[in-house]
Amino acid sequence: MGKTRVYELAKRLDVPSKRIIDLLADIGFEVKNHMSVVDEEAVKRITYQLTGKGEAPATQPPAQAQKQKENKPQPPKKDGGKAPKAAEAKKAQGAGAQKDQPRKKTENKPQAKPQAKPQQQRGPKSAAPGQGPRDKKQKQQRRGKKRVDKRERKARREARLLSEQERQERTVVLEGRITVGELADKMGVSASDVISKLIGLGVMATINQAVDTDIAKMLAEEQGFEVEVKVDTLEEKLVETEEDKEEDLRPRPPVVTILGHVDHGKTSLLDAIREANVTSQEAGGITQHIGAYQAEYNDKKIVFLDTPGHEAFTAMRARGAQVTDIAIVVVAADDGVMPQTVEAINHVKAADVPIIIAVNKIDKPNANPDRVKQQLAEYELIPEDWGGDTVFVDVSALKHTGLDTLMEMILLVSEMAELKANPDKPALGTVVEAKLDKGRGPVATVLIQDGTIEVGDSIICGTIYGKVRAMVDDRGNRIEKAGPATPVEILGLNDVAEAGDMLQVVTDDKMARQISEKRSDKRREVELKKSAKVSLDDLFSQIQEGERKDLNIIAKADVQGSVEALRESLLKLSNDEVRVQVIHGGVGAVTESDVMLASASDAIIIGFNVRPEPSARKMAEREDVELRLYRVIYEALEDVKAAMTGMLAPEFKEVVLGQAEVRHLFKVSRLGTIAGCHVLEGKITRNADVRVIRDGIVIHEGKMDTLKRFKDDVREVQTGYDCGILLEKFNDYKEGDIVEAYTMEQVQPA
Ligand SMILES: Nc1nc2c(ncn2[C@@H]2O[C@H](COP(=O)(O)OP(=O)(O)OP(=O)(O)O)[C@@H](O)[C@H]2O)c(=O)[nH]1
Repeated sequence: MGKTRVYELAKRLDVPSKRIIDLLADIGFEVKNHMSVVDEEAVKRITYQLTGKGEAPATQPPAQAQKQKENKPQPPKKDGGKAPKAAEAKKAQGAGAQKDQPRKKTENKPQAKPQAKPQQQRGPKSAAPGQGPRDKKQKQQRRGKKRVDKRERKARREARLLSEQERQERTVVLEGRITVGELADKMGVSASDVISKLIGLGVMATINQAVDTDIAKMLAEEQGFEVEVKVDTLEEKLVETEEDKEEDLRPRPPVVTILGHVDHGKTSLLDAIREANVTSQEAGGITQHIGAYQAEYNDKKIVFLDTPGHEAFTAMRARGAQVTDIAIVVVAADDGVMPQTVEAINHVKAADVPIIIAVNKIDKPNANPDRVKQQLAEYELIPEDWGGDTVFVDVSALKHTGLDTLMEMILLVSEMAELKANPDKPALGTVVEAKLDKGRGPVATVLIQDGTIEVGDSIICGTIYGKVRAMVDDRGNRIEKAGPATPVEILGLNDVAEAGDMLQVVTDDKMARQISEKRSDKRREVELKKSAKVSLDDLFSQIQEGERKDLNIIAKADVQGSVEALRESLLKLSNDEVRVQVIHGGVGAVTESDVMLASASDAIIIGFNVRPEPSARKMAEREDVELRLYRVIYEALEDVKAAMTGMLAPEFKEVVLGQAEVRHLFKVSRLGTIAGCHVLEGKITRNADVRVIRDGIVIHEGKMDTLKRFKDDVREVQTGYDCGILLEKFNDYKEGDIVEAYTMEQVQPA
C-alpha cells in the first residue's frame, strides 16, 4: 500500500480534510495540511473510527479517547462500552480534570471500542467475567464471534476494493500536452497548489499553460502519485524501429548546397552546372526551378539545392532538417575571403558537413587563387597540395571552366561519405520549397532522402497531410514514383508546407489525418511553453544535471583583434565539465544570420562593442536566443565564468527606449556639437542612458546633457519628431549616426 494524503482520505471517507487533520492530531499524528502524507496505521485507525469498517487497528494510543465522543456513532457491540478503560486512558493522558465530568451516554457507546484491543474484545476472553449464566454467555460469545467474522470478511473485501480504487486514484496518466489546470484536476488539488509547486521546481506557468511531460511527471511523483506516461503510439509507428539491412541499402547521389559571399558567383555556378549537365543532355528539355535539380556526370547523379547561401542552409537546420551532404563554398579569386565567406564556413562546420572550395572567376585578370588558399588556411581549410585535406577546385562559372573537375570532386567526396539509402520502403523526405499555385493548389518540392514515394501514397508533412495526386520532376515531367535523392514537386497536400518540414509516407489517409491533428496540438503546446534554449542564467543547472557538455558561443566585435581576443579567452574557460566553443566569430553588428546560427546550434551570442540589427534583435527574442552585449571583454569573460560555476549575478536587461538618426550637426562654441536628430523608433528621453552607433558599432556610451525641441528643453521626444541632442563629453558625431536611448532593468529570476 502506497502513501495516502489527508485530502485523499477525507475524500474517501466523505468528511472535510480539516476533520481528518483534527482526528489525526487526537491520535497523536501531527500533520501540516491536507497534502500531508498519512501513515498506513493512521489511515486504518481513522477509517475504522469514522466508519467502523476495515481492519481494526492493533493498538490504540490513549490520546484517542479524548475525542471519542465527537466521532460518528458506530454499530453497537456487545462488549463495546469499556468505559472504565477509556477513563483510565484519559487519566493516563493526564486529562485529570475530566474525571469530574459526568460520564456521557455516548462514552459508553461503541466508539470506545477501538480503545480496547479489538482482538481481545472479540475473543471469548474479552467477555468480562460475571455477566450472567455460563450458557447465555457462550451463546452471546458465539453470536458475537459470527458477527465479528462477517464484519471482518466484509471489511477485508471493502479494503481490497478500496485499495484498487485508491491505486487508480493515485495514478496520474500523462498523455501529451497537459496544462497546469488539467494536472491539478488529475491530482485533485487546486491549480494554485500546482503553480506554487512548479515555482519550487523553477518553472513559471499560469493555469492555462502547458507544462513539459517530464516536469508534470516529477511534480506528480513528488506528490505521491504513480505516473503513467502514455507514448504517442501513432508517432511511434512512424519512427522506424528496424535498421535497414545492409543488403537493402543502395548508394545514393549526394545533395549539394552552394554557399559563399555575395556576388562571388553562387547563382552563376549553379546555372553553369545546370546548363552543362542537365539541359544539354536532354535535347529541348525544359528545366524548371523547383528548388533543387539533379545533374548527371559520368552516369552518376548529383542533386543541387537551388537556394544558395548560408541563411537558407541554416534556416533549414534550425528547423531540424539536415539535407546537405556536401557544401561548396564559392570564393571569388579576385576578391578573396570576405566576411560572408567566413560565415558560410562556420555555418557549414557547425553542421558538420564536408566542404569543397570552389575558387571562382579564375578567368579574371586579377584572379589570385593562391591568395584564397592562403587566406583559408587560417580557417583550417588547407588544400591537399599543401598537405591538408580540403578539396579546392579552380572554376569559372562564366567560361564554364573547371566544372568537370568540380563534379568529379563532388563524386569523390560523396564516395568517401558512403551515402546510402533503402529504396524499398515508404519514403521519407524534406520540404525544400513550398508555395500555393493558383491552378494546382498547394505544391511542395520535396527532396526524397530515403525510400520511394508513389502517386496515391498517403503522406504527412509537418502538421499537414494529404494524398499524392501527382508528381513532377525538375524537368517538368510527370512521374509516378521517386526514389532516394530525387527532388520532386508533390501535389495533393491539404495546405502549404514549410521548408524544412519532414515528409513521410504513412499507411493510410486516416493515420495521416490523425498524426496531423496530434502534431497540431503538440505544436500549440510547444508554442505555449518556452523552449529550453541555452542561457547563461540556467547554464549551471544544466551542467549540474548533466544536460550540457558544450557551451557554444558566437562572438561578434567591433574589430578583428577583439574577436580573436574574445575567442582565445573564452576557449580557455573550458573545464572538465563544459567545453566552451566559439562556433563563429566576426566583425560588425549582430545579424539575423548570427541569430539563426545560434538558434540552429544552441549557442549564445556575445557582442563586444557592437549592436544587433533591429531585425536580429527581434529574431533573437522570437527564437529565444540569448544575446549579451558588453563594452569590456573582461566583463563578458567574467559572466561566462560565473555562469559556469553558478555564481552569475542577477542579470540586468537593457531596455531600448528608442533610436534617433543624426541628420544635421550644429557646432556651438560654448557647448560643443548639438546633433539635430530625427526619432526613428520609440522615444528619446532626457534621463536615459545613451549610446552612439555608427555602422552597427558602438562609438560612445554616456549620458545626455540636453534634449531640445526647437528652443525648449523637453523630457522626451517621440517617433517621427525632430530634436536636438547634446551629450556629455561627446562631440564627434557624423551624419547618419544613430543615437540610442536605453535604461537598465533587473531581470526577475524565473
Ligand atoms: N568574370 C567572371 N564573372 C563571374 C563569374 N561568376 C560570376 N560572375 C559574375 O559575378 C557577378 C555575381 O554573380 P552571381 O552568380 O550573381 O553571384 P552570387 O554569389 O549568386 O550573388 P548573390 O546571389 O547576390 O549573393 C555576376 O555579374 C556574374 O556575371 C566568373 O566565373 N567569372
